[in-house]
Amino acid sequence: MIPATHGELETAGRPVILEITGLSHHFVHDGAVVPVLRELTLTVREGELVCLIGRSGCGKSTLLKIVAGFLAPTAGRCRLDGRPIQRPGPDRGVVFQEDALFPWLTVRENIGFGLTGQHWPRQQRQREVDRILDLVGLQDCGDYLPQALSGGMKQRVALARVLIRFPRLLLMDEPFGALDAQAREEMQELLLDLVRRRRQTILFVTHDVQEAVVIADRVVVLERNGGRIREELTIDLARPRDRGDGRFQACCSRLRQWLRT
Ligand SMILES: Nc1ncnc2c1ncn2[C@@H]1O[C@H](COP(=O)(O)OP(=O)(O)OP(=O)(O)O)[C@@H](O)[C@H]1O
Repeated sequence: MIPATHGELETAGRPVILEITGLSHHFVHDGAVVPVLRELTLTVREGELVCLIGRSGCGKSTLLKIVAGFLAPTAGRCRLDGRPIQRPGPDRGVVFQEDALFPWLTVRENIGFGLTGQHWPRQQRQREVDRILDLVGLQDCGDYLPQALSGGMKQRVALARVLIRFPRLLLMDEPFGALDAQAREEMQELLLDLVRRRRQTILFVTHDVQEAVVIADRVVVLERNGGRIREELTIDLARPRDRGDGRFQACCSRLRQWLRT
């Protein structure tokens, strides 16, 4: 049996931290207006991991950029903890598919860079970097340069650099898209561990239906062209989730069907 689309999850009673109301956005291309998002409404609760999926070009990254504060929407409201989002801020951490590490800095220095602008005593800063290195499983690699790391390790560093600031909301745009299957699964486990330990709230864009069903509390499917939410599916399955389980596969099938139509 497939779980209900609006099932009661552990996160159901928690406060809403992200509130998107009537959000619209268009780009202007060669003088023509190209609508991307149309009156989209979405809320995310504290500690919730929400996956956004949809066909290529449906506006997933645009939505994430608006929440990050990189892009001002054409219309609508976007609030974090009740405050309007107008620009990027330390309350949001963003991780992209490309790791964007500084190649000339060590792993430790790259992570410490996440604290730029915060005036921490040196020792406390080092302790914090060590703690985060431990959290992402890179305790033995602090002195490496990025060139000595695998793709999965680089993404761990990128994640650590953002986590060190304790963002209220973590925004991830296909962060594991370039990784091989094994590294991808390891990163998914790491992310779930984070949610469990830190109650981290995450808005996560992926193309991969299975990935969404493995990690998400709720999967939001965007319309193909309409710029609105097509459907939502609450993934009410115990973790760790078994990809071979019938209910897991039923969730994947339902999402794939929504993506097709
Ligand atoms: N800066 C821009 N200027 C003009 N058009 C843009 C710009 N950024 C995105 N677009 C257009 O907006 C639409 C949505 O793009 P977006 O990157 O948000 O989609 P997406 O769902 O994330 O796609 P993908 O899954 O392929 O990454 C696309 O048609 C894209 O060409």
